[in-house]
Amino acid sequence: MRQRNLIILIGFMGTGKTTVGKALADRLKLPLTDTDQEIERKTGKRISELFREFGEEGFRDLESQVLKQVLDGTPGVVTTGGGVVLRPENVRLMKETGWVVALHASEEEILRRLAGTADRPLLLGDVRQRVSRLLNERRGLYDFAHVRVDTTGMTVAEVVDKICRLAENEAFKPDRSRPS
Ligand SMILES: Nc1ncnc2c1ncn2[C@@H]1O[C@H](COP(=O)(O)OP(=O)(O)OP(=O)(O)O)[C@@H](O)[C@H]1O
Ligand SMILES: O=C(O)C1=C[C@@H](O)[C@@H](O)[C@H](O)C1
Ligand SMILES: [Mg+2]
Repeated sequence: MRQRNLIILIGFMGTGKTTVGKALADRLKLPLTDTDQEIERKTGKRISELFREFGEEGFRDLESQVLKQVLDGTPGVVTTGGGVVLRPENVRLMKETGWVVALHASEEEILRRLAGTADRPLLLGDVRQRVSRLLNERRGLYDFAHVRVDTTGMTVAEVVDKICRLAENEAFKPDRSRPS
């Protein structure tokens, strides 16, 4: 059953899921879990090490396992890795369990935000080329979300305000996860 006070943030790398999620959880006084951080905590390894050791598919297996454990219906804010939408089983689970918010940003803004940040193994090499290719490959994969927020040109606080306003509105809508 879908929980309105379980907020799941999805989006491409650099759209601000981890940063916004933390500020949102602070504002709403809800517990926060970031799936990337949870994977690192559980394995004791950095994301880049996991990619090196087990390959992308091995990392995706861990990500799906952790997502299932985290989405147990407990209220909170859950922030995900940018590639969590690649597996249909994850998409189904997120849609059924929580209120899913997709963060977006323009390609240029993503590149600005990701400049100099470490531990994103899929962006090794020519970052501009990698981002452009991945954005193309993932086009439409974030569209299953209940709401979409374009964060381009917005501060973290403005994004949090916007999500809170959308959440208030959401509380008055019928639960779309239940058959009518
Ligand atoms: N609205 C914003 N305005 C300006 N900078 C931002 C904003 N949101 C995030 N940032 C900055 O962009 C960088 C990437 O943000 P963050 O790590 O939260 O992205 P993410 O969506 O969690 O990425 P990933 O999928 O790789 O985990 C950070 O340095 C963060 O401070
Ligand atoms: O978009 C992606 O595929 C990824 C995003 C990050 O959050 C990490 O989960 C990892 O670097 C892979
Ligand atoms: Mg993150």
